[in-house]
Amino acid sequence: MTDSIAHQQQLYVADGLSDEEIAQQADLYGPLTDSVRELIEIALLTEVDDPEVRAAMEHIESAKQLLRKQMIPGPYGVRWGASGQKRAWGNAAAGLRNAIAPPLVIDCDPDGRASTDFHLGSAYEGPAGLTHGGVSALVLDQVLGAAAEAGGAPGMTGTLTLRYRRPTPLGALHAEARIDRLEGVKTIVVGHLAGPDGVCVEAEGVFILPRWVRDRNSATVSDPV
Ligand SMILES: CCCCCCCCCCCC(=O)SCCNC(=O)CCNC(=O)[C@H](O)C(C)(C)COP(=O)(O)OP(=O)(O)OC[C@H]1O[C@@H](n2cnc3c(N)ncnc32)[C@H](O)[C@@H]1OP(=O)(O)O
Repeated sequence: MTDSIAHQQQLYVADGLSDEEIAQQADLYGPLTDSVRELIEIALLTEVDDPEVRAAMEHIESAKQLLRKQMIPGPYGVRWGASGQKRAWGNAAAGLRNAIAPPLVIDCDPDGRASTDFHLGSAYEGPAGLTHGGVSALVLDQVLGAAAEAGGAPGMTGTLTLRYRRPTPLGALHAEARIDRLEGVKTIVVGHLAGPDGVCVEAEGVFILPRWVRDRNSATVSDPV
């Protein structure tokens, strides 16, 4: 096993937290994340003058010092509580603790479908007034991956193919995906991102459960103990 696979495995953690403890953490850290996300937008658009900018920076420095007192030593990873509730709170697209995430709140259906209505503000701009193409890819990667997982055929993105059909505005957007077919260990998912005028980006993704997970799963199934 390579060091990088061993490192990945260590970041999938069953930490045994109760649903109540998870809810308490969500209530505490969720609003912090929302506040930081709002700060990103304000920092981008503010036009106040030198004294206000310097005063704001001092406040931000104080907040950083407070929050730094106790920290997770690395990436958040993916965690499961005692009831099996999954927390991918560091996820760049949907993580409850990640201020960079829009965040996406994705509705999943066990028949292999996923959809989300979300809002992209000024921080996601690419062309003037429009969504950055890489951000569209981020959203679609996550929603297509969620559809694969919801349908019981999860995986890492092997290939993601996008067709940008019309410019994607900022603001209120919708994305959806469904499993198209299974080909051995590959799950092929199709989907799109749409704005008020219709579909902006079409996507097809090939999701593959990594070999180390497949090996572990088959070892577990064949192990009589
Ligand atoms: C843990 C759950 C998470 C669940 C996560 C749920 C949330 C998902 C949303 C976020 C998704 C991401 O951002 S994921 C991050 C971005 N993606 C990555 O970093 C992936 C990096 N690449 C890899 O780790 C690897 O290359 C894999 C896992 C993609 C494939 O490696 P492997 O598992 O060793 O594959 P291997 O046995 O050689 O091949 C199996 C079959 O797949 C085909 N194949 C191999 N690579 C590719 C490829 N890139 N694109 C297409 N097809 C491919 C082979 O031809 C073969 O087909 P055949 O002969 O069987 O026909």
